[in-house]
Amino acid sequence: MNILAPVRRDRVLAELPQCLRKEAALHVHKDFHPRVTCACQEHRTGTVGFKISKVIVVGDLSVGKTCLINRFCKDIFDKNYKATIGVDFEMERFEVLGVPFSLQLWDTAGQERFKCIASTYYRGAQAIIIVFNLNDVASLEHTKQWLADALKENDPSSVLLFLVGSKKDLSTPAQYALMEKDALKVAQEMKAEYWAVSSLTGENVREFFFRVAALTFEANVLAELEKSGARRIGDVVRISSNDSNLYLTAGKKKPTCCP
Ligand SMILES: Nc1nc2c(ncn2[C@@H]2O[C@H](COP(=O)(O)OP(=O)(O)OP(=O)(O)O)[C@@H](O)[C@H]2O)c(=O)[nH]1
Ligand SMILES: [Mg+2]
Repeated sequence: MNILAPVRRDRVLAELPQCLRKEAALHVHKDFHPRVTCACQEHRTGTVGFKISKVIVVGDLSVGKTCLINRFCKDIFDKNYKATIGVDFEMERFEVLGVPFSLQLWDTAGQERFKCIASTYYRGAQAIIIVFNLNDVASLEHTKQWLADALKENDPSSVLLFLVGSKKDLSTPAQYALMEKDALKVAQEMKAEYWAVSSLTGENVREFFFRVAALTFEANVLAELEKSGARRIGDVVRISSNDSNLYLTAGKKKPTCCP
């Protein structure tokens, strides 16, 4: 018996949402990995539909982590700053290629005095979202430290990384272009996917979280297929920090399970 409420109609993903910038993307394929599409069509996604994937959101104080989550989950924006104390979380349910998929979004505190409590919740993340303020270069510089701290508690070879510039509405196009150059460099060094958003206007917020949901789902299904011995059909899937390309064999071999 499914005791969970049905997935909202606007949380249904039938296609792979695209990256923002090809220069800093986890991958640039237009569609889901063929093995993932196939497994979903044939209802061979194992436990993925019952799992809840943990996503942590980290970054300096006041960069807009809470506002980003609130814009996506509740479609609200508060212009007054209320520091997050420790951690908070929201659940978001999606349906990806017909399979239910849930994300647990952990909103952590950026303030130094709460960092210690917040970091105890870093463990077990499948995706890490590192937020910086597009109008504050110091917050971009600090993202490397946030990532290092989050990776201490997680497996760098399997976690998906996203670098998100916030408050896009506050920069002029010229300012934004300058900041984006630096941010793309940092994202490439981290092997993270780059996004720029505004929680005030909502720009790119939905697109970003859909991309997080889709890529996390895809990685989960591929891991599940590997675990269940799908290797025998002749494909090899490698997921590692040095090689975030989940499509290693996609071009070489046609999936044997689909016509
Ligand atoms: N103009 C603008 N302001 C924003 C945006 N996002 C957040 N803010 C403002 O920035 C301030 C901080 O936002 P929060 O979301 O609370 O920041 P936080 O990163 O959660 O801060 P901590 O919880 O202390 O780590 C608030 O006053 C927000 O209204 C945005 O996209 N545009
Ligand atoms: Mg907060």
